Amino acid sequence: MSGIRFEDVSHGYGERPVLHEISLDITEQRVGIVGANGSGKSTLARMVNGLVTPDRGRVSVHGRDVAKNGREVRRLVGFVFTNPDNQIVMPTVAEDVAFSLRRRGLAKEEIAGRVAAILERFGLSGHADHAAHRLSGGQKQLLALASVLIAEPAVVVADEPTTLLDARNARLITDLLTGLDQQVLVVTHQLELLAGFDRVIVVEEGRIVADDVPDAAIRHYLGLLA
Ligand SMILES: Nc1ncnc2c1ncn2[C@@H]1O[C@H](COP(=O)(O)OP(=O)(O)OP(=O)(O)O)[C@@H](O)[C@H]1O
Repeated sequence: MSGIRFEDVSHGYGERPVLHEISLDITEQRVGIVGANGSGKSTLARMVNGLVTPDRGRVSVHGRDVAKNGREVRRLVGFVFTNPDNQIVMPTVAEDVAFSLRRRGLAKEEIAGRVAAILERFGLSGHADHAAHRLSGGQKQLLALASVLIAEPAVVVADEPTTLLDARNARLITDLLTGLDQQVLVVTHQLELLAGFDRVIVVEEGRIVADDVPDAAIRHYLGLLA
């Protein structure tokens, strides 16, 4: 079974309910989630790889229950955080990209080949031995995405991946995300990012209030903000 499924999912933090009985079947390749600040988008996205476990209901990826098969699901789902500093774990760019492969016990030569290829694809070859934390914000965001993609996840979830970026780097990340072979789920406030997407889900106060092709869903969302 492919795709991401939410079955009657509710969640709150402390006494405060944040998501209410969400049911979704996400099988399209490129799906956006939009909504006002605090509407519950990040909470929803974080459930896909088990960063948040729902109080009620069930989330599954490719038929695997996220709460029960966490390790397996984290292999299937790569998560790109808003702030790449939260994601950089190794001192140099090449080491950071190689990290997930080392943990999987791949041979050194195999890792080196894959790292070189992905750094080339992301325009980071010249930075391979540079300190990861010294990269610019845009380069860090590229590094974060490269470090996720090198593990070849089936699904990429990105939570506001362009928020910290200038227009040029935002375009670069947008083009990269739009061109991926993987299923992509993106939470964003940058609505132009969603132009080539297949489906956009609008969240309002913890409920799905629109779920449609981008034009129609975004029109609905803008209507809510007006
Ligand atoms: N770890 C947490 N502990 C307590 N409350 C939280 C936590 N994470 C989120 N919240 C609250 O839950 C609500 C939904 O937050 P969430 O981050 O899912 O919204 P969002 O739609 O992604 O918002 P934004 O667009 O501002 O990023 C907010 O009111 C937020 O303050």
